[in-house]
Amino acid sequence: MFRTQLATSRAVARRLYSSRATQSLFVCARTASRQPIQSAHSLPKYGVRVIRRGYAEAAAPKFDRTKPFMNIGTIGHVDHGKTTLTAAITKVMADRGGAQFTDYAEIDKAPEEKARGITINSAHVEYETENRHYGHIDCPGHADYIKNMITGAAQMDGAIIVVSATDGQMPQTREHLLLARQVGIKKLVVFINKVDMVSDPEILDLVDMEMRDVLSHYNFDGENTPIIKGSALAALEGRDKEIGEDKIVELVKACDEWLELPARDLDKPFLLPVEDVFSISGRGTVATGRAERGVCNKGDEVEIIGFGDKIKTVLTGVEMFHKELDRGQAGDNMGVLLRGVKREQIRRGHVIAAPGSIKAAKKFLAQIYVLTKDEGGRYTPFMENYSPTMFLRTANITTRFKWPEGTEDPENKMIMPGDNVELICTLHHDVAADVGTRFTLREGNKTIGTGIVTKILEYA
Ligand SMILES: Nc1nc2c(ncn2[C@@H]2O[C@H](COP(=O)(O)OP(=O)(O)OP(=O)(O)O)[C@@H](O)[C@H]2O)c(=O)[nH]1
Ligand SMILES: [Mg+2]
Repeated sequence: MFRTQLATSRAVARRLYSSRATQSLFVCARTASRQPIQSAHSLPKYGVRVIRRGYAEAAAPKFDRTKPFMNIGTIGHVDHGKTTLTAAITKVMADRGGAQFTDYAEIDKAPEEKARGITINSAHVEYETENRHYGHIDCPGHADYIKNMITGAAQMDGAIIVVSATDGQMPQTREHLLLARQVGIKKLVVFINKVDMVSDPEILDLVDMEMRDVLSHYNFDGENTPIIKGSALAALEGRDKEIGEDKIVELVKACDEWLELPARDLDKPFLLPVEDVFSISGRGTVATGRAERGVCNKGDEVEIIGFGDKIKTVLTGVEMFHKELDRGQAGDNMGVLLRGVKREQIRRGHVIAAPGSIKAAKKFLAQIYVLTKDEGGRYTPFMENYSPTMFLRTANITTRFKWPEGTEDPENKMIMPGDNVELICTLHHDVAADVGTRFTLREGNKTIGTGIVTKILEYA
């Protein structure tokens, strides 16, 4: 006879089994099955750690690093089917043993998302192909939530741009391409969705041609980028295999073959831009994000930098997709457990970095390109003292521009859309930045420019 208890550890309630034979308590972290674990030999397999005879602690299963890990995601105009496609990929890959199916309602799970039928927060899922392990971020398409899209895209090494066959490319298709370029995504795969709603093949060819044009316009390889035409909904609903499941398989294959694994900066000091923060009862505060560079080990000392803070702490745990890691590294989409840090002390826009490796800046010189109206930018020029929002890593900060010293008649000098200028940026609050750090500038719901830090003028 076995006693069963419920443990409330992390996302799934894990069952505790007590075996009379061994008088030990085991926690089954991987299987939620009712099969009791009878011998200590089966422990590692089940991801179980015995701390004391009679007691056990849920140990997250170890993260498997045998396949190269890559962050990708879905971007594109509102309602074109990014979330449906994300759910469909997990479904098709789950059927092949490479994922856990995450349904549409689990991705767009916030009440407001459900009520409005749109994505607001970006969501993370994972799946494996034969060659790779993907972390996948489903981004919102709605213009009002571009902020969340940028934070999501900033974590991607490659992306799937979804475009509806019924609409063709739309404003956020173009804006997302521009932002993807800006955050450093070099290659994309295109999924022309909703082909079930279009009976004329010429329309599909037109959308295909149009997409190749816009890709080239934003400096992607328009000619060779794989374009897959299918129906995410058909795949999700398990019907019309030739435009559903088959096309998902083709899409994932195109990702494997076309998207390149980025070189990871493993030798540099560790840096993790904080994307989100959670409080896990009984464990403490967890910050998540994609490590930009370096490696981190459990027990490492780190600093939390930005917003006037420099908090010293220790990483007491590193996890990826609820699996424990011995070491996290650049490119990993990870969660780190921070010793003695309260939920209110850390937020999106902070960075967690190796001590002394980066400082927070309040003022810097930057080279800025101001977008033209055709690129979705401003219609009119602006002067110094203009104050847009700067998106730098996961931070967004109000910024004021000034001409550098020695500029002639700075008060009357205009900055035109299409200009490439060097300006002084004074930030409303400090942010971790180095020479070479890239950023995007936005005003209201428009991206108006992109830039790169060229000289730090004032540290916090
Ligand atoms: N007919 C048809 N409808 C689809 C297909 N894919 C998605 N849809 C529908 O299109 C609507 C929008 O789909 P979503 O997946 O929420 O779109 P999204 O791009 O994630 O939208 P946002 O995240 O809000 O930008 C939903 O009603 C879907 O059921 C498809 O292949 N065929
Ligand atoms: Mg969505």
